[in-house]
Amino acid sequence: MASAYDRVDPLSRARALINAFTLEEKLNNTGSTSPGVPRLGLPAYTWWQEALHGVAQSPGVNFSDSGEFRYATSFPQPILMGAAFDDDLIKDVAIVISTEARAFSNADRAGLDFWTPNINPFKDSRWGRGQETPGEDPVHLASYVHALIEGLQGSPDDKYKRVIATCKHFVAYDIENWNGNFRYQVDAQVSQRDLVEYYMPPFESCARDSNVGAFMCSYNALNGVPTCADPWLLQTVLREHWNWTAEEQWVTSDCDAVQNVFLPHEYGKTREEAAALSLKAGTDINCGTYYQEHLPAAYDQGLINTTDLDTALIRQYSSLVRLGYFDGMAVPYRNLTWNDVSTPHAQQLAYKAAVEGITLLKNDGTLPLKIQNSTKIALIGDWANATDQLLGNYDGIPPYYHSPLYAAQQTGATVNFAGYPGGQGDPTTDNWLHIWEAAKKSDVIVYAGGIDNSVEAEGMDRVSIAWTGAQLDVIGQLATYGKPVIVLQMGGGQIDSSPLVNNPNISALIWGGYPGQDGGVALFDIIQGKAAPAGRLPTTQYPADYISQIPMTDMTLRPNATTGSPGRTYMWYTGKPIYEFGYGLHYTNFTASFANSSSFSSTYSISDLTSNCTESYKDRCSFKTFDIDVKNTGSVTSDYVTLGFLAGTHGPAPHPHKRLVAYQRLHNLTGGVTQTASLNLTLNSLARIDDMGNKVLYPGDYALLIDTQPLATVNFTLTGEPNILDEWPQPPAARSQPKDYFVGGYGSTYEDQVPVE
Ligand SMILES: O=[N+]([O-])c1ccc(O[C@@H]2O[C@@H](CO)[C@H](O)[C@H]2O)cc1
Repeated sequence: MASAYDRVDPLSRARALINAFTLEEKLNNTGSTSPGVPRLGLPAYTWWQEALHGVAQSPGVNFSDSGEFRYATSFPQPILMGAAFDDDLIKDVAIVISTEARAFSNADRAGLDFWTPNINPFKDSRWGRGQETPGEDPVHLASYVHALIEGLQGSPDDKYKRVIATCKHFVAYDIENWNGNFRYQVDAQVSQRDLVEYYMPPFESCARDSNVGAFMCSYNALNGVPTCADPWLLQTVLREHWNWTAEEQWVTSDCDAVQNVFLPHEYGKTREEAAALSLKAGTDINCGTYYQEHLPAAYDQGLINTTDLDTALIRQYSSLVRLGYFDGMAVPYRNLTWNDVSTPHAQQLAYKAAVEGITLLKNDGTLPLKIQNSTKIALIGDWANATDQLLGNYDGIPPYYHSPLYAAQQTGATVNFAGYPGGQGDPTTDNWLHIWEAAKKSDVIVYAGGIDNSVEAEGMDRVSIAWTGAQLDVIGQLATYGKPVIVLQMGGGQIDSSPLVNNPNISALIWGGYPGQDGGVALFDIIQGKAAPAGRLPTTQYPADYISQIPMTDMTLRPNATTGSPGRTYMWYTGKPIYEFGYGLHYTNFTASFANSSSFSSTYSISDLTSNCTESYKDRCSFKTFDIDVKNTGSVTSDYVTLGFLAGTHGPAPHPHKRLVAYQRLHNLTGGVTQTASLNLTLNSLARIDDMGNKVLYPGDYALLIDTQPLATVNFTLTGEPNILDEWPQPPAARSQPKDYFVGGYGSTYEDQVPVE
């Protein structure tokens, strides 16, 4: 444990630095590109680095064209790593990312803060950026992000942070462009209950429980107030309620989100006022140049003062002190070099992360497939020779792209390749003949398709969650040849695979997400049984017509007879999913039973549970650790993800079908062997959220279910009076500003919205 003396003193060092700035120098250093203060020897610093699944191309990261630092390890997209349900893996991945980031920084090729992770829950399959997130479940995201931040930043007690992570986009951001609703203009209408229950937990985990270094406010408004200009959100909730008060913790805006406070949100009568409102609300850095351009006039008009500037600047520069930016070789990470990038360990981990996430959805027994030198494989589809597609967005430059074609060729089999350039997965007219030809001369057919960044992307939500007709047509015909057909459903958002599920001539279906630099090898190792699949779907796979039943702008989760909403996520959806959240097949079978059931009680008293709790945040107190014996009853060695769901009638109706409360991935269970998973349930696991957003323990019936089709269940009851574990700070009653100083209303471009002079 570091003593107070050992720790750098970020506050006094940053304060001394900022005290030496002139007013102009302070105003100059408020954007994502800080010019520094040459007069003082303070160099320029770029705050904007990305590292979603590896050090990524972004304004502050500079890959070399040749020689050293021309690539970095590229892990799978978070949506696939989420499917691994393995927090230890996530921490290991994050350690590699922060190590490589430090090596880049030492070579003057990157800064030390990274604008990752994206942890807005992926609640609507159409969302173009859902691929950047670990999935739809808030408890899963909260747990995943805790592990990730530890790996990126190191322990909060460390003298120097490895790098700074940035939890984004705070909050309720999950639309790109749906029916003319642009991400820059959306005003998300969210009840306090839904906010605390669904949209906030990952951010609470970042701020309150993981000590993350930075936050990013989002483009959207929340209940009338743009998030970057919302003091309730950035001060009352983030800094006060979650005690995110270390001097070195700062908030950046999303890029040009402060400009969006003015237009299209129309919050603030002038550009200067919008900038001033944002700074005073607690947005310390503006991504872009809007602060640098408009804060000087805001200062002249008395809308901000030097204390406002100092607060933001001290936060920024304290964070650089905590990173050891000013401490030369005293910082241990300074020794990291190009030799620490893309090491054998990092490459192996990228492969492992892909294997762990890949999810088997259908298998008639064809898999695992015995591939021999004499085997002839037809490899078809626009993902068959995927390179860039493997990475998804926010990518860097990987050391290699191991496509499915590359991997198939490594097996020694004859590969009859009929791929074609990526797109929407539609085979073009020119491809038909060689598709049929490749298939006819092969023993087994592998089709690699689905979706990619041409239809799901930043700025682009999907307009369909069905497979394209052309792909279904190809696969349908391939299935008539009497040969095994294995379909790889690629991409981040789920697509309705029911035509493939229902076709008995389709042997197997595998979801592969965006599997990263070694994705093809991971897929083929699973196909041939060199690795066993144990990923679980991190999102619900809905039927294709789901999107006609609910607009993307509907932020509610519960089904609603008035609006016609069928409900969102596995917790509330009233229809029948094609594949449910948590679904995933194996090459073996498992049983599960509670190992410590003799320690269970059928009844627990709420007053006992709460009075024994000494944590400052009562929801953190442990309820009980449930040990689950998991036995591999088959013969194939396999991982197993132990998912614990809570169901039952406790708290306000309606009740969710069930909700994930804990999970643990067990590794390498050989046939006949039992391992024990430990699921630690806290009081937070038991709590429900009331209409005001309070976390409450309610009397009632509870059932802990192990796995989606439960392999084991335990029931218990809570008795006594409801108890508020965490009282939610209410937003001020009047949150909307008058908007009568604009004409033009919400247009599709900013230019047609004109302030009234
Ligand atoms: O102007 N640009 O080049 C530009 C690029 C990306 C961009 O998106 C935003 O920037 C990312 C910053 O981390 C946020 O996650 C995303 O919402 C916003 C603007």
